[in-house]
Amino acid sequence: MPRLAISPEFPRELNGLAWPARKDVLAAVRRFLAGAPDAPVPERVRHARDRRVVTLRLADGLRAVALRVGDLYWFITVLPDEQAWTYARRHRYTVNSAIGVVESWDAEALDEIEPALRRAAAATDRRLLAHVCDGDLLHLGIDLRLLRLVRLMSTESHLAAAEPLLPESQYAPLAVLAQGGSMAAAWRALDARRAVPAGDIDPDDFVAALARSPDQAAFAGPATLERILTRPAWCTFLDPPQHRLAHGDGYPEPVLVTGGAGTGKTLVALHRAAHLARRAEGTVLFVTLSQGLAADLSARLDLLIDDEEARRRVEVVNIDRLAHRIVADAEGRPPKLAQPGELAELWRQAAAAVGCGRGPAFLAREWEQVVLAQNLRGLDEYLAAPRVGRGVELGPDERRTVWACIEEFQARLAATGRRTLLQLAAEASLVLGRSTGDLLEAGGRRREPYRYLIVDEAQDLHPAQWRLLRAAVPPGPDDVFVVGDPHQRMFDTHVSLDDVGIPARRAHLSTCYRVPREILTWAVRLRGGGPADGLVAGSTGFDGLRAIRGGERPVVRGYVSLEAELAGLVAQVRQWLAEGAAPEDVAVAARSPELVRAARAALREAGVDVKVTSLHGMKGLELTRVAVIGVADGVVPAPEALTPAEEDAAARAHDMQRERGLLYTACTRTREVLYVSYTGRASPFLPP
Ligand SMILES: Nc1ncnc2c1ncn2[C@@H]1O[C@H](COP(=O)(O)OP(=O)(O)OP(=O)(O)O)[C@@H](O)[C@H]1O
Repeated sequence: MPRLAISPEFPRELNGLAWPARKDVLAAVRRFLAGAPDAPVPERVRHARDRRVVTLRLADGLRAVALRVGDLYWFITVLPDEQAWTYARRHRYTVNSAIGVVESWDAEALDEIEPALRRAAAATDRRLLAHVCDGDLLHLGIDLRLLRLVRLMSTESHLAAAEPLLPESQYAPLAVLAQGGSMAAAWRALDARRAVPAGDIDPDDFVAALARSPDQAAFAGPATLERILTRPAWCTFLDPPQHRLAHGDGYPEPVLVTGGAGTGKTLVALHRAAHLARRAEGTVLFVTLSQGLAADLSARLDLLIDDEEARRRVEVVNIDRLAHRIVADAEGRPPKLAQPGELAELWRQAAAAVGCGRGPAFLAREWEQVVLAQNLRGLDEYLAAPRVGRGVELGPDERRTVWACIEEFQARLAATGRRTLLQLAAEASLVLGRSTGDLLEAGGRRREPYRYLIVDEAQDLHPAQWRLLRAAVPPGPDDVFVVGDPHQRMFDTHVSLDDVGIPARRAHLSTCYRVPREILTWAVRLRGGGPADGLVAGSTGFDGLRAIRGGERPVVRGYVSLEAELAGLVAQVRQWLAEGAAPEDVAVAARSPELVRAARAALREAGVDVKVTSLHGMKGLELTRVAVIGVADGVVPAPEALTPAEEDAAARAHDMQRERGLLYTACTRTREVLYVSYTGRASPFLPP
């Protein structure tokens, strides 16, 4: 019986087929794997670039292209007959001699660019990689045939033009050298393309190379074939850096994965959870920001983990619910939560009672970002504490007054019998501190202690919440795995993990799989405003963020009135739906609740039913078409969300960054199209 490996392209093409054809293809692949008498038969390809390539008729007018190596067949794609034969003729497959991964080449396309390169080379003596000898390039695994072309290249643009035709393991080190990088840097770029340790490399052992390339080949048996072919590709294939992070074993310290929008951070966190759950060594606590995000993660874990017992080992919860539950369990009844409006009034009363001249917003921030953030327990601790991120100096006398005000506020709040979510987090970590990881389930039964912690959307967690999470999982290898993007911060936390007792080893993802290049570049300019702080000590830049796909540029429209802007929105959404977009693939977002309501009403009146939400509500979504309306001066940034500069200039600067992050997050939810509109003057955040 043949052995079978599947490339990610195969299920992608398969899922694009209409149902009867898809069913026939699935049945044919099953027959092939089972060695059935009526199984499809491999057919040789005349004039193939790679003599191991075969095609197999899988359904009426549809063929697989596969590579045969001994008894192993690597199913690469499935295409209509003619296209399959062409594809089979023009591709060849090699093993990278330096890191042993599989490389796919459109050999014919590469041949086609050679004459143009020769002509360009004849016109100049300049050579792109003149400073690197052949030996070094071959040592880096550069393919001999590609080397010939590289020697014809005179500018970086030649290499850039060839990029879509090159395996990433070839292009990445060449790009580093072309930009003047060192051999060591080129090696690092190459090494990042390894998903698993290489061991000894035999370039003729293609099966071993496939095993080293889990991003390109999934080995299928009778039990796994169905899942590989019918589940979404993200359930099976990760790119090498993602794979390494998700499947690493024995991390001696916590791991923090940062990365721009759409770089697969959540995906890596999901696979990490699955990996840890399959170890059967204890429960995985998977924490995210909101109930909606938790529900989405849970549904995706259901798809990812087949084994029910392993699935049960992952508990997904949003941070507030976790804190609430721990306190409720400890106290025997659910705690009551304070409402934002009543808090502002309590601050006013407390300030009046102690004669403090500061406003409610200032005091609330001081309490949350200095006192609760550092878990300060008394005046002496407060007097000695750094006030990171606070722009207004407070002398010792004023600190005493502010502290008195905070105590007064806490007393008044306690008298109402209510608490804030951050207070619950702080109390929950005290509860856990008394019994590390030993949580009670509703009903008082002992809950299994958590063994591992995974955190998504980590940029928005407060130090009090981090302390709770740290207390929930005993320190040990692989204990904490955190993913987040400081540029997408929506709330007021800018804490580094070091500061909350989670010193983490950092990894970074930089390939964006969601957002087309044109929109990503625009959104990065919009986010602008310099690097973002939080999660890591210092700040984070965009660090090589690049999109794998090109697409349409964002559409930005200005209108003279809100009525015209809403009419423009309705026309745009109607057009998308008429073009065939599914309503669930479209979302409309705005910064202010009034605009959200107005857009909802306008669309409803026009009989259009698509999601309309706040910018915050866009977190975690992924759509093909996104409209962000009301991106006008005076609306974004939202004036009421900005600390007055005269009150605290540093806090205002942070507010501005957060508002940019919010808009950036909403604009990067799209896989295809982005429409942005405003009335009057554009928001200062919009790139010119
Ligand atoms: N290696 C990959 N190959 C193909 N698609 C991928 C890969 N990695 C991620 N994706 C896809 O890219 C999209 C974004 O992934 P994901 O949501 O995990 O990114 P993220 O970094 O968490 O995004 P954000 O921070 O913007 O919320 C998803 O559709 C995911 O399936």
